[in-house]
Amino acid sequence: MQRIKQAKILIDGELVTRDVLIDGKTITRVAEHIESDVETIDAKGAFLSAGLVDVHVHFREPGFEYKETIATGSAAAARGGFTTVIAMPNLNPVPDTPARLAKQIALNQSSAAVHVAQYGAVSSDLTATAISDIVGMSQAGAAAFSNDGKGVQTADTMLQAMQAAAKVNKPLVAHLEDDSLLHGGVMNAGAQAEKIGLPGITGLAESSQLARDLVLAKATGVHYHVAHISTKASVDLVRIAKQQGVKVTAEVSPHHLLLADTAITSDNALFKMNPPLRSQEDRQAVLAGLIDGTIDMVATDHAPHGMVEKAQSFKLAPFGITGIETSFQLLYTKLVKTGIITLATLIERMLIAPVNAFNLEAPVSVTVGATADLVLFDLAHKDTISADEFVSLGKNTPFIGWEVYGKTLMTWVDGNLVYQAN
Ligand SMILES: NC(=O)N[C@@H](CC(=O)O)C(=O)O
Ligand SMILES: [Zn+2]
Ligand SMILES: [Zn+2]
Repeated sequence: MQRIKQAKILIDGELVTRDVLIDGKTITRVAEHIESDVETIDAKGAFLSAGLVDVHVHFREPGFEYKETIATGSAAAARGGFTTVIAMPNLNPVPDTPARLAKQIALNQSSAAVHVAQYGAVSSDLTATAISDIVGMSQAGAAAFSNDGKGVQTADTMLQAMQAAAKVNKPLVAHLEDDSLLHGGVMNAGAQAEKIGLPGITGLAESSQLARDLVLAKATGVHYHVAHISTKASVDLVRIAKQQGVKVTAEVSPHHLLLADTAITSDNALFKMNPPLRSQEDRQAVLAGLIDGTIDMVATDHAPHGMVEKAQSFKLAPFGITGIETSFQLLYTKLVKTGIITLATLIERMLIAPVNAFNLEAPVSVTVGATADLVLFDLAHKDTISADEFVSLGKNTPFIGWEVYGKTLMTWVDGNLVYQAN
């Protein structure tokens, strides 16, 4: 048994002070005062939430353990306040058969500090035109399906994948990128790319494939989920599709909410990711979409890489930045403290919406009977983001030096303390 004393928890959108009793892996009491002589943690008014949920992370094991492992990635998740994540399949080997998927799930389970659910690949090696055994992988425990890292290039592959995913009632998650429109681009096409002299990626590579997919999604009835949405045109398409009854959800990354291509002022690959940072107009549109609910949730797209790789020029470095240790602090500081959204809305977008959309077992509130997957945030504590403090092996973030509030003090998974700040 454990007691957390004097925590602030969200009830009906308001922060109220409560004591919380945990027995084993379950919350057994929530009340204004709980008398008890069990082991007690004094929260001193810090914010206690059910653990955050991230439906889009890259943990790199097996295949790229120098970038991240399941142990380091999941420890980073705990430090970021996340207790459930869904890991992408761009690994080596790619989990693209029921046997490989089952092996990956077992590896996640034996290595991770938090709950790690797993994506199965839509097609073999993320690039084949023939679809994988989606029904078999679903039976083997896949949470959802994606070829993240690569766009699905042909309508036929996407249509078959959607039909199979619809049959097993699991989300089909799309990384939108039409290869024929890329032309070797490395940052958003536009004035900033021209100024720096780097080849551009048009937003049409994303939105044109999205338009195709929304037509196919409507025809199949699949739950179609848009990964890392980045353009105004894409937000408009999702908004229209939702109005027409397409079963579509979308996620946006913290960096597409907070940064535009104008933040790239030199050839610094810490700002290189896919999709690229877009225009200020696009950034405003994804933020508006998150606020009005067109975009359902935030997902970090935590994409750790080695510093040697990311120290290369923009043209040579791999796409991707980390995010799981900084996302809550950044969004709390830049969106909640500034009054753009409420804390309750941020928790809706970083916990409740992902749990509901992906049909996860994770708890969504601090209530009696819920699993004790919990995080305690100090909303008043001011920090400066420093990569030295990351427990992730990935130090590749453009947010170094940003002043943020909302430090994670402690994280529990199934009632066990898995992270504690020093
Ligand atoms: N987002 C990225 O820029 N990179 C991701 C792949 C992906 O999410 O498309 C990675 O695996 O590094
Ligand atoms: Zn992607
Ligand atoms: Zn990704």
